[in-house]
Amino acid sequence: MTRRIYIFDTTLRDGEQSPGVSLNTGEKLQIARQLARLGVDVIEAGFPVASPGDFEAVRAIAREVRGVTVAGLARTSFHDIDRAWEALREAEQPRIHTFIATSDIHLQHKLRMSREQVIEAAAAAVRRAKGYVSDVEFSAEDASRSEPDFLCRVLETAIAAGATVINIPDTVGYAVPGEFARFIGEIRQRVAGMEKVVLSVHCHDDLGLAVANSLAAVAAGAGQVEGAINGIGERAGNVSLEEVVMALYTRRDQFDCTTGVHTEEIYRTSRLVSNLTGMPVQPNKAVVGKNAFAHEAGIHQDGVLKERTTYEIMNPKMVGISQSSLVLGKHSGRHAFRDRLAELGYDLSGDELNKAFGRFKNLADKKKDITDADLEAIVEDELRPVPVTYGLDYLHISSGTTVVPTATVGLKKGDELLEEAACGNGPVDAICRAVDKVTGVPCTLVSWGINAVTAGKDAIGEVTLKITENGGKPYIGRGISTDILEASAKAYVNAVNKLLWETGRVKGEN
Ligand SMILES: CC(=O)SCCNC(=O)CCNC(=O)[C@H](O)C(C)(C)COP(=O)(O)OP(=O)(O)OC[C@H]1O[C@@H](n2cnc3c(N)ncnc32)[C@H](O)[C@@H]1OP(=O)(O)O
Ligand SMILES: CC(C)C(=O)C(=O)O
Repeated sequence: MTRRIYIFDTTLRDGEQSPGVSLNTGEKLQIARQLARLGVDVIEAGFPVASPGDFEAVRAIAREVRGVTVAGLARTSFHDIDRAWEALREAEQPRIHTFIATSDIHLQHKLRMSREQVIEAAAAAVRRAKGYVSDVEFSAEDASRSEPDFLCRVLETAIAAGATVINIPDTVGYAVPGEFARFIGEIRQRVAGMEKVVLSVHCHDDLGLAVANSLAAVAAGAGQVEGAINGIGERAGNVSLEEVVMALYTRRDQFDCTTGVHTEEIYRTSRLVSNLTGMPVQPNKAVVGKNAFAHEAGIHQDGVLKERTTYEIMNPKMVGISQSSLVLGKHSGRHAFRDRLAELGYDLSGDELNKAFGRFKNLADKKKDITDADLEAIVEDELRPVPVTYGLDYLHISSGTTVVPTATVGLKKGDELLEEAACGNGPVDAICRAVDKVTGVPCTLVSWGINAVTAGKDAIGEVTLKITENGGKPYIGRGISTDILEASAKAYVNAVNKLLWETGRVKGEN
């Protein structure tokens, strides 16, 4: 029978423990509302005893966010548990989550407690929490490095004291999947009362195995997975919840499990968490990375154009990304190139396509981002060559914070040098006006953009701009220089030459 796996989100507690991350109450509330929309089962809103700010955030989330369990973390000390309850008391479904470490390393060096003391502390903590709320989770911190007999005794004690959820953390990301699955299986078999409670896992990613370990645990019978959006958290982070959810869905043939997550909300949640925590998502991150549904290689692009599932195991729409993207670069092929040109309104085939494709490959060897403007320019320049009516001979600019920007341009028309000067709102505007005076064609600059073609302080800048005459057809111009004003002047003159040619104002073969 298909099992329902509970998703416990700890983005606001363990996730916030990422070095450098600190969220205020307003930001935590925004994330909590989105997590509720995402459909997680539990939101661990914070560690109320940690600070007044954390307490307030847990209280605000407990008060406002409905339809989801809100949990607060507490050590086994009664003060922690009492504070957690104070923060959670207005929650619709409150859960107190109490924990204590069970590995010998932690007992000896950190807690400085004997095993018997840990058992007593666990039992007392669960009973204290139970006095406030029916839903109590107990975690055996560093469980995966704990001696199994002792761990089983602690867990049995917590269940006997009233815990409803038993969590097995791989606190330091030490476990490996096969071993972790056997460990979970053993706990299920050996711990009295385990069948009455939810068995949970909480995996960290120190060896990059958090997803594999969480899935192995689910296969071995775990019923709750704890993790964070984008996999944020202590050190290398928690398991990435979106990866677990999509793996369970995509490979349901293997797991036969469902979750309550509305997967179309995944991407939005990931963006929100990244923006508010300031932790960028790596481009090649599974499920939510910028490249997760992008294809650059020609053979892949050809496959995806013919049938998306050749290279995509998930539909991007399922995670809230509108569509996959074909990124044009040096590894792309003719199919993707032609497809993109068709989207831009150019229908090329045969010789025309081959010529334009050759130009594109040359450009892609030099430039890492090929934009639509690059493609338009390739088609326009290469396939519909335009005579150079005017060429930039020289440019002089006077600009600054205390002078009116003024440009003097010298344009060559055949052997003739034509010179004009003009003032403008800025140096680019002054250049355009001076060129207009020379050509006698007043144009409007519709858009202007610059791209660095090479890196460093002396980078070559490439200006791409669009002009129109009286709001008519737009013409694209491009110019390259280490000086962006010179690049602008070249681009503007290039666009004017196109306009003059296409409107029949210069003689020659069109
Ligand atoms: C694996 C995890 O992610 S666990 C959660 C980790 N998260 C955090 O620590 C973030 C919030 N923490 C904090 O703000 C602070 O550490 C506080 C408020 C909890 C405690 O601060 P302080 O009282 O100054 O103690 P400090 O953090 O220096 O040391 C922790 C103390 O808690 C004890 N402790 C640790 N875990 C537990 C536990 N589960 N139950 C009881 N005591 C514990 C330690 O042994 C140590 O006790 P000691 O002071 O007697 O040596
Ligand atoms: C408190 C527990 C669940 C924890 O965060 C861990 O062990 O990593």
